[in-house]
Amino acid sequence: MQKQKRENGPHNRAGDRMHKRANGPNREPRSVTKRFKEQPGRENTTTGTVEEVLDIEARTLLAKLKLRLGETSSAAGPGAGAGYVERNGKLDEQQGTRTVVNGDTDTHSHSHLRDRAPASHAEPQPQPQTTDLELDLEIQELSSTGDGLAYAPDKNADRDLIHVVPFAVPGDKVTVKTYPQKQPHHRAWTRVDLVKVVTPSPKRAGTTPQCPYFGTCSGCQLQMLPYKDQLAHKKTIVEKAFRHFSNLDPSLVPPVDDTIGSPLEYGYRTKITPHYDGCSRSRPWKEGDAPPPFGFGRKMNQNEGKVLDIEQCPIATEILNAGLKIEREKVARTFWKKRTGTTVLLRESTTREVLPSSTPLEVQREDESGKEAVNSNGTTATITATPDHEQEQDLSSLPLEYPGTPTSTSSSTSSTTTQITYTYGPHHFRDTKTYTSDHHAVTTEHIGPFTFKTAANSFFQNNNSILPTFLAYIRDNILPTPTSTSSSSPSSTDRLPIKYLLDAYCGSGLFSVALASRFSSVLGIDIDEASIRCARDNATINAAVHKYLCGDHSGDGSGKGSKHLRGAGAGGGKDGIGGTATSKESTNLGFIAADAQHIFDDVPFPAAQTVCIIDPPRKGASRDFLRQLCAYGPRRVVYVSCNVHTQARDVGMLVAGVGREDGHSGSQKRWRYEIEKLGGFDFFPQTGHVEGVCFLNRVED
Ligand SMILES: C[S@@+](CC[C@H](N)C(=O)[O-])C[C@H]1O[C@@H](n2cnc3c(N)ncnc32)[C@H](O)[C@@H]1O
Repeated sequence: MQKQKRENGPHNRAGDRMHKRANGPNREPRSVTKRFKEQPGRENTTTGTVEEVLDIEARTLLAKLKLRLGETSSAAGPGAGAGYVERNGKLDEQQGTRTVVNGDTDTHSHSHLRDRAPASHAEPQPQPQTTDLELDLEIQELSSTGDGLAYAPDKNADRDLIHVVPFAVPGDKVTVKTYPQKQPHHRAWTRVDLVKVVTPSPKRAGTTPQCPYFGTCSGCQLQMLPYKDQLAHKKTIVEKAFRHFSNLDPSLVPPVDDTIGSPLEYGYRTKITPHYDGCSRSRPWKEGDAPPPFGFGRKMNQNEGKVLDIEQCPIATEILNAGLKIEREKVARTFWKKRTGTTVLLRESTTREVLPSSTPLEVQREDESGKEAVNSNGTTATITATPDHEQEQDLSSLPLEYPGTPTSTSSSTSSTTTQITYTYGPHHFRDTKTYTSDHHAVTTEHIGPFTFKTAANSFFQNNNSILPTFLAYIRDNILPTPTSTSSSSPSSTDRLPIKYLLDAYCGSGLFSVALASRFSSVLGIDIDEASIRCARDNATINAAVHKYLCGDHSGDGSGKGSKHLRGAGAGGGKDGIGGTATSKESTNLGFIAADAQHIFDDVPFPAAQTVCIIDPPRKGASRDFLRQLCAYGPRRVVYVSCNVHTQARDVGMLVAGVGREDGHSGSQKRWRYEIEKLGGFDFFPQTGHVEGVCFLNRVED
């Protein structure tokens, strides 16, 4: 974290340089308003769908290839290696390439495209799709959707087409198969199934996918890539999202920070939702029938929508995999009673106990209780330390950091329940993990000293291992530094200390609760009532932690909290900003169950002293929400998102000061925003997803 801060912030030197370059040292800033007014009808309507992302990336790649081929038209260009072959194994008259039905190509001609530059992609004409062909392609790029992109001419038309190849990376030479699909004919891309990797790319070297279903299951896209390359790829996803979907001049977007990785690359998912199909109308199931496949969607597009039977999911936590076995057995017993498809929820829940530090943790060989434990050295043992009940409750002194590998593990499983207990030596606490499949249950997660209750079927972040790093990062950057006062129109009110936090789309209060000790007052809003009930509970449950973080250590008298206080900047504040936190109970947190835009109906905080966190669902924030945000103008905005494409759209609107065109009274101020810092977190290793985090400061419009 510290390293990240030094390299990228908080002063965001690169961002400052960028603004200076764009605006010149003494010139007025380039007018964002004007730029947007000059482009009437360019309201950004992206919805961040996979189709939109593939559209723009396919067109961009075609344009790039055209340029490259134009330069080296007779050399072995990127199209070299691409060739059409027919499914029945006959020689393709155009290419002299032969392929047998099972995909084992025995000869490959690589000559076809060498002398051919791609046709113009500017106005692709509607063309019939050619299906059921096998092609040999070379992957050019990895798309933001986690698919390989390869190029080949459209057999039936004088144009070129990008082929979207799952489970392939740049440099792979692959055999793919086309298949019938519903798609607009003007598309610059088409999906194909991967038949086989003929020559693997060097990018795969040293990495073996850990899942036997990888290549068939739709859950993961990147298991074939080393983790550091996954992180590098995710940085490009953020870069491309802001290039293609923000409508912003590139000079207004700072260089994207490196993606921050997850401590756990596998075994991190704390929620999974396997599915099984219902019976057909004509043939209802009866007792004794074989159970249907139970698992996740198949990726291979020929089979899109079909369920792949999954026994283990290596990206899910150990307890969820134990639960999956139990749920699979339940499904096998009861599926025949169901008439419709069913999705089963499996969500992890943790009970944390602090072990008395005075009592050394004892481990013994397995005893009669049968609770088997495996020590880090692989021996079997049973944990016998008895927690002192008073200390057991005192979680507030635990540091906000990922506890790492447990020193011992024990588990017990019956046909109906399962639990795993992990003991962490350095901090002397233990976590007992269970899972629930009850949508109405309340589950518990611990992040350092914080405890969060969540309605099992409501939102909570799915990768607990990255949350300590993530929360520390948000905490360390939540307040602007003196130099992050915007480069243009600095307002005198922007030098007032920030005291208030608005948490829009707050869920069960992750940010509100974890950051409350930095603010005088916090107000969260979420449309899900169950989440808001949990947020209120979480405020109370964590009151002792806030007391501790705010410097009231009367409970232990040890002063141990100084570590947190230094990290959180609470009490003294950072660079004269903030510093308002005093010892307080949970009373500085309030929550509203309503649509996010209602937070602006009657905001109780002065905008100049308020930071607003936005963390909407994948579709992003509504235009109405963003318009009201610009009218209110909180001093700083932190935008967190699991869909960087809608995030880029929304940030673009904030930078443009959305809503100015709607008209407002002359005396009413309006605000737009400047991006200070932008980067990604890898909440979902092995998949194509990245969590975007963007910090913005207001500028008077
Ligand atoms: C990505 S989650 C973020 C939750 C929380 N910030 C966290 O990190 O745990 C998005 C949240 O937005 C909520 N939500 C969806 N649409 C909403 C709306 N129109 N107004 C308010 N909340 C909404 C969902 O209930 C969900 O809790």
